Amino acid sequence: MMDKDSLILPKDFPELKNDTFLRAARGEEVEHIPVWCMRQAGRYLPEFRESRAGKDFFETCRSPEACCELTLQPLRRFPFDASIIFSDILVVPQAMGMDVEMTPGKGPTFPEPLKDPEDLKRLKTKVDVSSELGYVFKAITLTRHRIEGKVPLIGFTGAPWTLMSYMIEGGGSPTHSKAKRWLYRYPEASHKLLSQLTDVIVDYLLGQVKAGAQALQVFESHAGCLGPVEFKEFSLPYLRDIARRVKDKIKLSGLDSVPMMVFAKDGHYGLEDLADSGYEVVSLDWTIDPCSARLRTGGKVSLQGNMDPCALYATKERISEIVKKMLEGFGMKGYIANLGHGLYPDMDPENVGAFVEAVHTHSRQLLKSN
Ligand SMILES: Cc1c2[nH]c(c1CCC(=O)O)Cc1[nH]c(c(CCC(=O)O)c1C)Cc1[nH]c(c(CCC(=O)O)c1C)Cc1[nH]c(c(C)c1CCC(=O)O)C2
Repeated sequence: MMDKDSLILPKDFPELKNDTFLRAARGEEVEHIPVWCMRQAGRYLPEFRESRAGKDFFETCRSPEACCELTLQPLRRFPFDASIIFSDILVVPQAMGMDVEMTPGKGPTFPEPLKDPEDLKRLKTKVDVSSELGYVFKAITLTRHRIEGKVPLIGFTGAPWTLMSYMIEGGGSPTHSKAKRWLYRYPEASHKLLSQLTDVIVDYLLGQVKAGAQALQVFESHAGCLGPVEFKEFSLPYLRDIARRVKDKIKLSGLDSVPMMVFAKDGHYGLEDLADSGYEVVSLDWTIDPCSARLRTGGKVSLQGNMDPCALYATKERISEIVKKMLEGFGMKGYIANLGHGLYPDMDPENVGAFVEAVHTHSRQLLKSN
């Protein structure tokens, strides 16, 4: 019998029963197209709102029990083929010494954002991820046990540029002009900050794999405000470095390799480069056509995405049609169905169910007729 203590050790995990997502990530044969949703643990679920009610967001993130419960909630409702650990990308700036609050109705807020390169002194130079972010590792380990091998568990991080922009903007921003000011005005300090973030991220992702994460996604959510030139200088090299160093360290530690996925939202100008950056899967937002994404990535990677989340406001019949077209566009090899960004709080859980079912049903039919 499992006692409470054995649930926190990253070993003797239950055997994986559904590896469809992992096979698709590696470009292998599948019986149906796997599907999950970004923000599948989120406010569109009444049980999520109830669990989160009255609790501080980052307090919740620091509770392995709460993270585990929130991660499992969507799996009780829908036959998703993967789960993603409940946490947030902003735990990394916190680990580096910055305060971050989640203001209801406003989103993440940094009371003291970085203003100029002098402020880099405020950041910890060495971050011990097991003491600063050990709570995420515990949440992953606990969830791997409690998920009972139903589906794989994805770990994640924000990418260096996206985290840098939050640390300078102090929150969301329509233009990211304060953070971009650094790129143009202080390129050296920008690279210094991006390298510092990269070092923490590499250790953080390795720690997640050691704790039991079976795949990793790197969120470059703010790729869209960069152009191709800035992307090549301030985002891509760090994304590449992360993939290479994490893979090297996984190998050196004797761990099994895990597929790595990169999501550069609105970064379609960089698609060819992303397909060549050391990740197994490139995740796409909805502004790119599935066929052209395939052509431009030339079979080098698996693709993931990319239904407009707002299509979930359509009727179930319409959702089914949209899904069918999307599956035909991407094809049945090396493809993971997802939305092009996270679910919104006002979305109807029933339509999320319709999306998942449409992916499974249409893909089984398409695979049969192939
Ligand atoms: C940019 C970013 C953040 N966080 C994240 C990103 C990258 C993905 C993306 O581009 O959306 C990543 C993230 N955040 C969360 C997850 C959990 C796993 C999942 O996807 O189900 C993941 C993968 C939980 C969360 N993170 C957050 C919520 C909602 C707030 C809550 O539960 O109280 C959830 C479920 C809060 C958050 N955290 C952040 C924002 C912009 C917000 C939204 C603020 C708001 O809408 O009020 C920063």
